[in-house]
Amino acid sequence: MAASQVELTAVAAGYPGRPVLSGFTAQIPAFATTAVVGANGSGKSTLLGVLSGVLPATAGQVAHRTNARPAFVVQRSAIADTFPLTVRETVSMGRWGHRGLWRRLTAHDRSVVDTWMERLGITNLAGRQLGELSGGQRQRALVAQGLAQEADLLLLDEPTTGLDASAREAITAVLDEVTTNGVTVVQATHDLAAARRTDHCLLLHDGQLLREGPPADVLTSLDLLHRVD
Ligand SMILES: Nc1ncnc2c1ncn2[C@@H]1O[C@H](COP(=O)(O)OP(=O)(O)OP(=O)(O)O)[C@@H](O)[C@H]1O
Repeated sequence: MAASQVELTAVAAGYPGRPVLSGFTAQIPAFATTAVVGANGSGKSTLLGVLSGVLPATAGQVAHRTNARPAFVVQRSAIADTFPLTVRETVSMGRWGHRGLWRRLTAHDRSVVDTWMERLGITNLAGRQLGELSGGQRQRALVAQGLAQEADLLLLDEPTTGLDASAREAITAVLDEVTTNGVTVVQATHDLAAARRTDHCLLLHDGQLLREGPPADVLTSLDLLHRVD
C-alpha cells in the first residue's frame, strides 16, 4: 500500500450537540488526489475540518505523515461578497503562515504569489476586489491562496462545483500537477467528473465511511451516484 498522508482511526467529530463522524477509519494516500463524496450533510466538510486540524477529533486518532500545517481552501460561499480584499491580497494571505501577519512579504513570497496567480490565470485580476468577481474567478483566487501556502497537504471544499468548464479545467489541471510535485490533495466534491479523475475516493453516508478505494470501484452503481449529488 502507498504511504499515507493521514490515517484516521475510529475518529469521532462534530459540533456542540451535533455529533457527525463516528467510528471513522480511513486513509488519505500521500502524493495523490483523494475525492470525498456523499450527499448534503453526510460529513464531507466536517472530515476536511478534522484533516485540517480546525475541528478536533473527540475520539480516535488522526495521524499525519508530517508536522507541516495543511492548507485549507474553504467553500467560496463562506467568503462574504463584501470582504474588502483584492485578488493579490487574497493570494498573499497564503504566505502569512510563513511570514506572520505583520511582517512584510519577502521577494520570494511575492514571487510565489505571482506564480500561483499566473498558474490559475488571474494575473490580470490582481487589483480587483474579490467581491466584484464571478464565482469561477473567485474560486481561482482561493485555490491560488491555498497553493501559495506551499503545504504538503492541500484540502479543498468543493473547488469545482458550479463552475464553467474552463474554470473547472484550470483548477483540476493545477491540482493534478501539484500532486506530481509531492503535494497530497483532498477535495470534497459533488462534481462526479472531478471525483472520477482522482486516485482515491471516500464515499460518506451519515457520517460513516460507506466505501473507500479507486473512484472506478467506489462510484459504481447509479444507486451510489444518487447519494452524492
Ligand atoms: N457549525 C456547525 N454547527 C452545527 N452543526 C453543523 C455545523 N456544520 C455542519 N453541521 C451539521 O453537520 C452535518 C454534516 O455537515 P457537513 O457540512 O460536514 O456535510 P457535507 O457533507 O459537507 O454537506 P454539503 O454537501 O451540504 O456541503 C450536517 O447535519 C450539518 O447540518
